[in-house]
Amino acid sequence: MIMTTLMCAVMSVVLYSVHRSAGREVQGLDQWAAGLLALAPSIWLYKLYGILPDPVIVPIANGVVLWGLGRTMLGTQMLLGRRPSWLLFHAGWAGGASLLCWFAAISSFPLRIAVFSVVAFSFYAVQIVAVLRYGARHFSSYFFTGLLALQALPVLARGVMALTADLSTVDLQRGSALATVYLAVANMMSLLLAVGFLMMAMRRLQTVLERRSTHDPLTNVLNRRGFGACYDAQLALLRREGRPLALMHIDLDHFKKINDRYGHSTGDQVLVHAAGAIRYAVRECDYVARFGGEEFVVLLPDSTLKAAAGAAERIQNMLRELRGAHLPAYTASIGIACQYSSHESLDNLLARADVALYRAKANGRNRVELDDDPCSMEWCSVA
Ligand SMILES: Nc1nc2c(ncn2[C@@H]2O[C@H](COP(=O)(O)OP(=O)(O)OP(=O)(O)O)[C@@H](O)[C@H]2O)c(=O)[nH]1
Repeated sequence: MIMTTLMCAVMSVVLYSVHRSAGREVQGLDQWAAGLLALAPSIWLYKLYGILPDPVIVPIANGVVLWGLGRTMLGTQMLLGRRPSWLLFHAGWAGGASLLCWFAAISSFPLRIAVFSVVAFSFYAVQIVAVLRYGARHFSSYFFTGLLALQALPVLARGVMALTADLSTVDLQRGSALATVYLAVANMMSLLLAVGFLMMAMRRLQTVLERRSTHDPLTNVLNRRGFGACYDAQLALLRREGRPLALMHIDLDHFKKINDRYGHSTGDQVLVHAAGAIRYAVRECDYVARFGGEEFVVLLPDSTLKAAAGAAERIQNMLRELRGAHLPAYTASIGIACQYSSHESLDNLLARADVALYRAKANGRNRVELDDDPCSMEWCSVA
């Protein structure tokens, strides 16, 4: 018992410390820390059975345990980005404690066990379903789900047996086989489940950091680094299969005026809108990136200049059509270049698209210009 209390307390401190350092990126750690903090001393409350009257100690001891288990359920839901089931939590621990008080008063031991088991099992079951549906396909999720199932099954078995079997098998004071397994699993799981949850949280943090290093935080499209990795993968395909790559350089027109006239925050909203409209206008296999300021770049695998010009016109239409009444009107100039040779570098391709873009700006903006360099032509050799 001392070990279980200590393990719960230590893991509570560990999870709370990780919560403080991970910040908003990883949710639910504080809920788990609170849950474990409640569970740590809760087992000592069972020592008061027989000392305090049952209608007093039964709802207090079990209510604290259910409160702790409920908090861990909320924590798991939050980690997975789901809305926490506050209603189930309050109904579970408060409703459960009230029923336990009543069943203790009328001395119905089987119903006491059944109520506790149903509430505790539902807290575990909600987590299992949530992790299986929304968790990452990763070892940490399977490990955590397995532990939850291992914890939930004896709880369910005890609840069912309380209503169907001899009471001596479910009474934890009497040392039956079920009671021994139940207590052993419960003691071990207090540590293992917390470790499993921590593993899932670490995995989540890793995913968030990886995404942050490859995506633009404002518009959520790729940043220069993320785009570079996608370009490298497509260049390998060009080398192997000879499929051309088209690249669009998109620059919003007179963006400085939008900032100056409507403010920086409206400017930001325009950037978010532009990214969404570009994303919407191109194929799912195309890569959209923000290269800083009001400049976007789109890589279109397996596309010629002509195909990319069609996509560019779609983008310009989307910028017009998708704009809500809350945003000022704006346009974009687009330069397009195409790559047929795997010997060319990304910088060179970008420079050619840039030349076309500056021609679009010079020719009056809000237009699409194609690169006229021979490298953009189909007869340029694939090495
Ligand atoms: N709101 C907002 N503005 C930004 C951001 N990054 C850069 N800018 C602004 O974008 C503007 C870019 O202005 P310019 O490079 O002069 O280009 P422009 O006004 O679009 O003119 P043309 O490209 O010639 O049509 C500058 O005022 C920058 O301050 C950002 O993240 N948010």
